[in-house]
Amino acid sequence: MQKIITATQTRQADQFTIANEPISSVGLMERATKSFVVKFMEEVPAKNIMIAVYCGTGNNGGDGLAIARLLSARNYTNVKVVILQHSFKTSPEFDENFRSVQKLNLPVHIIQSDDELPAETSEIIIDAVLGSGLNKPLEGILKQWIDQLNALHKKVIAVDIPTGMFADEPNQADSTKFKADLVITFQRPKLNFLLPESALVMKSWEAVDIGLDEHFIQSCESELALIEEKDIRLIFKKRENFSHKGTFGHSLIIAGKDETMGAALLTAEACLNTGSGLTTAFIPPSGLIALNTRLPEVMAGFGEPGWQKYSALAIGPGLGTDDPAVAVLKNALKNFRGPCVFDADALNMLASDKSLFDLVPEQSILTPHVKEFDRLFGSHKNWNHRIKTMQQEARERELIIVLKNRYTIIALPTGMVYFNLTGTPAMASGGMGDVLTGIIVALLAQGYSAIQAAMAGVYLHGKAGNELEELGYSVIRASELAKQVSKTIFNFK
Ligand SMILES: NC(=O)C1=CN([C@@H]2O[C@H](COP(=O)(O)OP(=O)(O)OC[C@H]3O[C@@H](n4cnc5c(N)ncnc54)[C@H](O)[C@@H]3O)[C@@H](O)[C@H]2O)[C@@H](O)CC1
Ligand SMILES: [K+]
Repeated sequence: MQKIITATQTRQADQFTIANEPISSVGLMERATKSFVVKFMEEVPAKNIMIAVYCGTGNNGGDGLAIARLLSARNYTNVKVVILQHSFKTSPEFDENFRSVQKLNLPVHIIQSDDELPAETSEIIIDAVLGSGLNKPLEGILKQWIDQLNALHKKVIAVDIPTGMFADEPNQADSTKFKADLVITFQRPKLNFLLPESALVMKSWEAVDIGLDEHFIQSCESELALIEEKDIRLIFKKRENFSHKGTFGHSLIIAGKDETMGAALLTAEACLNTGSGLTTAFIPPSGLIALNTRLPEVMAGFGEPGWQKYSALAIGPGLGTDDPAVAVLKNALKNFRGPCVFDADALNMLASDKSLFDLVPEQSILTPHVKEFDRLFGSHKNWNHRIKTMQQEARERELIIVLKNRYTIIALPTGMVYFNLTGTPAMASGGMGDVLTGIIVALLAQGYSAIQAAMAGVYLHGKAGNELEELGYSVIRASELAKQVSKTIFNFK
């Protein structure tokens, strides 16, 4: 688990590292920019390409100057520096790197507030204008320059954070930000990189280690964290010799209608492949042939389930929200005593009847996508706001809320909020949520706690997608993912 820290805490981590390592501030900048350059060289291997490094006059600008010098030392032959002198205040680290650059043969253009921006012929722009020191949206000449640079549609690689973007405070949608193809960021991704609004500013990010004190970072007060592979490895138990189907629980899936039987099949298939000992699916009678043909391992159920024989319940995929579906949900809430996952239409029914929502047992897992989330908890003006709500609701209701997205967010009853980084845009296709529900219920049935099942389930789901993408899938079908998950678990152990 890696804590996500704010811009202010990052500054404190810089200061702590400088004082305690010890290392000078400019030494830390040198280390950060060396890490940047290693990643940059992987991204842009052609040494004769024209590169313009746009620098501000604070420490982000200081980074830019050091990067220009380091690239030149690594035989990039067409590097120039453009200093946007929107203010006359310079930081000592900027000044020191400016002196070093002046000793080299690098072209340096200084643009002052009343100057026109010169024509730009470089193919690559490095954005080192402003970083985490941003304290207000861009305005005046700086905004005008960045708007002009955006209009050139060059390949832009940003240092630490795109100029004009706040790291953790909500960003105004219409404020100017320097659009980046890639952000090479220091030590940790910033909270806002993990939220969908960032797509308006940046296409991708990579975090590089700059050797900030990890003990200090992990001791920062933060309720936000990234899930790491090692956290998930700790969760998984090996299948023991002499274990049998009874050891791995019995999953109950209540899903599907005549026209959405596929949702039930996908949930059940993922459940099987995640290792549920037995799986029973309560489905509409019209789905029986499909179930028996496609998934002979799954038992079908109709009418009233004998609740006590099941170890875990998943309810909702393709279930509909009509009166019979509401009756089924009420029945489950009244009678089932084991761990539950509520998904899709189950969530929609909970959203339309809050008295039902109040019956959801503590430690249940809810797996909404953003629309279902807003139906449950009201509309939100931005994702930062949504995270606050999920944190509060998870705490008050003692639920595990899994908000599905490119980086799925998991809020726990403890108030901690985890971001999962596995997964790929190739997974953005119908039925993926049903598969996640199947994976999670199978983990619950096998005796993993709700928190473990949610975290490991989300991680595995994304990891299965990454594995398929590596095999050459440009789009991943949910049924392929449901098949892959058994291999993902194998690869994981
Ligand atoms: N030793 C260190 O402190 C290190 C700093 N690092 C770099 O330092 C950056 C932060 O540097 P700074 O704190 O100097 O800040 P920036 O370089 O991001 O910004 C410089 C100054 O611009 C001004 N400013 C803020 N918003 C503005 C706006 N909208 N319009 C005009 N001016 C504005 C502020 O006075 C701010 O301090 C990080 O993003 C990172 O790139 C890294 O080199 C790691 C080491
Ligand atoms: K920047």
